[in-house]
Amino acid sequence: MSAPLRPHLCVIGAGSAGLTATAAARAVGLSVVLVERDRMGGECLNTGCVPSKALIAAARHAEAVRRAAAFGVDAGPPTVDAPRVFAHVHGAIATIAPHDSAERFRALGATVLAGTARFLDPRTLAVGDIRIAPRRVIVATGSRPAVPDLPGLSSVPFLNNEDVFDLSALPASLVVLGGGPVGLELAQAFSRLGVAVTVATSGRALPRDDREAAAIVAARLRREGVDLREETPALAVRAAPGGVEVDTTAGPVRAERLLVATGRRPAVDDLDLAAGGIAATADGIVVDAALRTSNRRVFAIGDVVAGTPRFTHWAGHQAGLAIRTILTRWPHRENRDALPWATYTDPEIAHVGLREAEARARHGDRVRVVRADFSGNDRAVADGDTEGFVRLVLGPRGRVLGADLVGPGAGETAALVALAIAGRIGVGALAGMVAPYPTLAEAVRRAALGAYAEKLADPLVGGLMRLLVRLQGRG
Ligand SMILES: Cc1cc2nc3c(=O)[nH]c(=O)nc-3n(C[C@H](O)[C@H](O)[C@H](O)COP(=O)(O)OP(=O)(O)OC[C@H]3O[C@@H](n4cnc5c(N)ncnc54)[C@H](O)[C@@H]3O)c2cc1C
Ligand SMILES: NC(=O)c1ccc[n+]([C@@H]2O[C@H](COP(=O)([O-])OP(=O)(O)OC[C@H]3O[C@@H](n4cnc5c(N)ncnc54)[C@H](O)[C@@H]3O)[C@@H](O)[C@H]2O)c1
Repeated sequence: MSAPLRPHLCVIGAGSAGLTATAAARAVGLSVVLVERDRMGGECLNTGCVPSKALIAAARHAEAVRRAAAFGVDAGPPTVDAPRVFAHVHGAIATIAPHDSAERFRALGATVLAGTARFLDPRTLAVGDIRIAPRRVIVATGSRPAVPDLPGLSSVPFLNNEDVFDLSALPASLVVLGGGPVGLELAQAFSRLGVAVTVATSGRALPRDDREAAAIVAARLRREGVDLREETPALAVRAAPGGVEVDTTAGPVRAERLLVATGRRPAVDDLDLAAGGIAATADGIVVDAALRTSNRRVFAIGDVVAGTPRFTHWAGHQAGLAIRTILTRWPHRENRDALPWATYTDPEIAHVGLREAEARARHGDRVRVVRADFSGNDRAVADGDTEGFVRLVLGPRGRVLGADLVGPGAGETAALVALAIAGRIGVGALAGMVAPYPTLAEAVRRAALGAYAEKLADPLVGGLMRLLVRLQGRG
């Protein structure tokens, strides 16, 4: 057996977390061995963000054709050619793939190994018969779709995010288990592409999002024809003529295909965490605020971390923190106060930072909430898409602490609020911002102006304003 590789850093997993960590480590000159057992790019590129957003884009075009008559453009009902839809999806993956490829990372100076990494002991890893004895390890092995413990599920074929984008034809009907981001993004996309879709979800739709905002998304899906059944857990599954039947608390649902989107489980099975001295729960690897595991040489980042927000941008952010901690030996701690996320249904729904209740727990009655509806946004009116709102949570001295957004472009607009929170920008700067007209992002400015409307209602400020007007004189 040859001598072990002895890099500064071994990164396990070449998804969003592992690739960002590798690129950052190489940028500062650390030697890196990157190990990937499957496809470079991981979930986001191959079975997550990219294919889902490409499918959503195809579905948006189908819906635009349906809505065109409202704008005086007659196009007739859309005809969907499934192979070309999926060709678009795979074209998007192929276009981005070189950026995540082994070739690119070798060119950056990393050693890229194809294989499954596992711990032999707290300081040594094996990939096949290659031994690695790095100074530090980053575990970035991500997550896999959770399979719910449902009677009958193991005896029927079902789809999840790992194979749904490989379909070559669209089913006539689809039942989706789970009303989280995966379930609802895909339910609306398939429905718009002409599939009869039923969603059964055990709680309310989009349970991590603001209740009022999520209800707007749920109502839109229903209006478009999705049979969305909230508070409806699946109880059992069985094969039925032409497909599957799912027993739910609201009765049976039959469809040609079944898509399971009931959450995630950490991908740790092959790592032998016990040999590495790394503690984990059923939800993932346990880390401290600086993303260090119970083995101080080993960090964990991305979806594999217990209790983490499971998003590509957060995986990338954690990667940067871990590399800074490794390089400086000073803990760079995770702070979720400016964390944004968006779900790309139509309307989009997004959240940034603190919720009102969290803000009140920290700042009491110095917290204010201001809001603007897209019905008052000229661009939304021109686009014929006025449902939704921007709601800002403001703290002491008008600091922006959080936001919920639902409506056209909510995901893009959320970035503006994320910048305000991260940059500790106050509501005054947002209200004073000159935003191009007419844009959807103007809704943020309008919401911010709400803080001043409240001030004008104050008798003292109102009295001062009346005095200033009187001092203008007459004529
Ligand atoms: C349908 C869908 C849509 C999504 N859309 C969005 C979105 O729009 N925006 C967003 O922010 N997030 C989205 N997400 C979430 C996002 O995909 C994940 O948060 C992100 O990909 C996590 O990255 P990661 O690097 O932690 O894990 P992964 O991307 O899963 O990468 C882990 C890698 O590790 C490899 N690996 C595992 N074990 C080993 C081992 N022992 N040895 C070697 N390699 C190993 C795996 O093969 C994999 O390639 C979506 C998820 C899904 C399912
Ligand atoms: N736009 C985005 O950023 C985006 C998109 C997709 C996924 N993601 C990430 O991927 C992760 C996984 O998403 P997800 O939607 O699979 O999981 P999730 O945990 O967010 O939602 C799963 C849903 O399934 C329901 N459920 C669980 N068991 C059920 C059962 N037996 N019958 C019916 N319903 C059941 C739950 O009530 C829940 O609403 C999330 O953490 C999310 O952050 C992000």
